[in-house]
Amino acid sequence: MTARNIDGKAFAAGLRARVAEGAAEVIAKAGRKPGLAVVLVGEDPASAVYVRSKGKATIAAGMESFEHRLPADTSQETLETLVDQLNADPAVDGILVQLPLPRHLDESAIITRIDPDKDVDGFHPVNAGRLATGLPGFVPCTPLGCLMLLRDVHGDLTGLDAVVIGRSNIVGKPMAQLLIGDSCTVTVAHSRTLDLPAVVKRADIVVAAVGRAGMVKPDWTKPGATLIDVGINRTEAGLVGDIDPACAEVAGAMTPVPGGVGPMTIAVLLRNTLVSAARREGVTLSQDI
Ligand SMILES: NC(=O)C1=CN([C@@H]2O[C@H](COP(=O)(O)OP(=O)(O)OC[C@H]3O[C@@H](n4cnc5c(N)ncnc54)[C@H](OP(=O)(O)O)[C@@H]3O)[C@@H](O)[C@H]2O)C=CC1
Ligand SMILES: Nc1nc(=O)c2c([nH]1)NC[C@@H]1CN(c3ccc(C(=O)N[C@@H](CCC(=O)O)C(=O)O)cc3)C=[N+]21
Repeated sequence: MTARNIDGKAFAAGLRARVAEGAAEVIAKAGRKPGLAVVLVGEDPASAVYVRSKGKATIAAGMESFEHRLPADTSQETLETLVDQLNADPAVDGILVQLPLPRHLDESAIITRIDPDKDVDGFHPVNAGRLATGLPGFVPCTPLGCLMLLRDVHGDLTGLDAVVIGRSNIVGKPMAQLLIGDSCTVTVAHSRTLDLPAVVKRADIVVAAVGRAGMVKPDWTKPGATLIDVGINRTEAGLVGDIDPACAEVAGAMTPVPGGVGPMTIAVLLRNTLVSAARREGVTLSQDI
């Protein structure tokens, strides 16, 4: 059996097209474009590439992109002042501070400083709490993108056995919350999990968010399972995920890397920015996205 390829890139293109339609509605009713501010501290090349592609996608969706590039030795105070300015700027609907920040900066203090209602990354503790308690708020882009792909594959996720590998605040934990919300039976595995292969083997749905190239093996995979690969690992063989491509022999459906979850992350970021702009301007969008 060869797994169906879950084409995140194509799904993301459709989502971006719907975001562009929504952005046009905001422009028509509020007289301004939705705006996304992206803050990059330092020169990490991977982050710079990501920020550039985000800026391009923002503009292509008919939204305003505000890019702030700060030197690697920027002080905590300077960065906090910039966040305060973006919080107060009526043209800014979404604020994203690219992570990781240089080591001398207090990441948690910066994230907490962002207005939760402009926190389109969904990283603020208020938004984590809203997600955990079922209140409306911003959901982190990567897990929400994964959920959209899973709903597209399965329709209803009720009762499915889901294993999330990784327990970070930005991927693993919010992914688990979303799957609970869709009535999966959820297990969260991490570096201290005993017998990970046996845990994974039970799962109808596996979301791998670890950062270890090809870690999930074919003999860990339940026949017909859906595998979602969040991992981004730069190796000599190029960009690879956390799931061994040979799992396609056993799985029912699987996301590729690249072209799977990564493009969804950016499309959902634009979606969250549009939702923020519509809320802030009191515009009701004609379609749910
Ligand atoms: N495609 C996209 O859009 C995005 C991709 N990513 C990628 O996803 C991956 C994960 O990102 P992120 O959550 O930020 O990473 P973190 O490093 O914050 O978390 C990694 C998690 O993996 C767990 N882990 C580490 N080693 C093992 C192991 N041997 N067995 C089981 N679990 C293990 C860790 O466990 P413990 O907690 O015990 O240490 C931790 O919970 C990375 O490759 C990252 O680049 C991230 C964001 C967006
Ligand atoms: N505040 C913040 N928010 C984030 O959402 C955030 C962040 N910081 N820091 C870094 C991680 C990582 N991340 C990715 C987004 C898109 C791709 C992506 O588009 N990947 C393409 C490949 C791109 C390539 O070739 O390098 C793909 O998988 O097809 C990857 C990774 C968002 N992150």
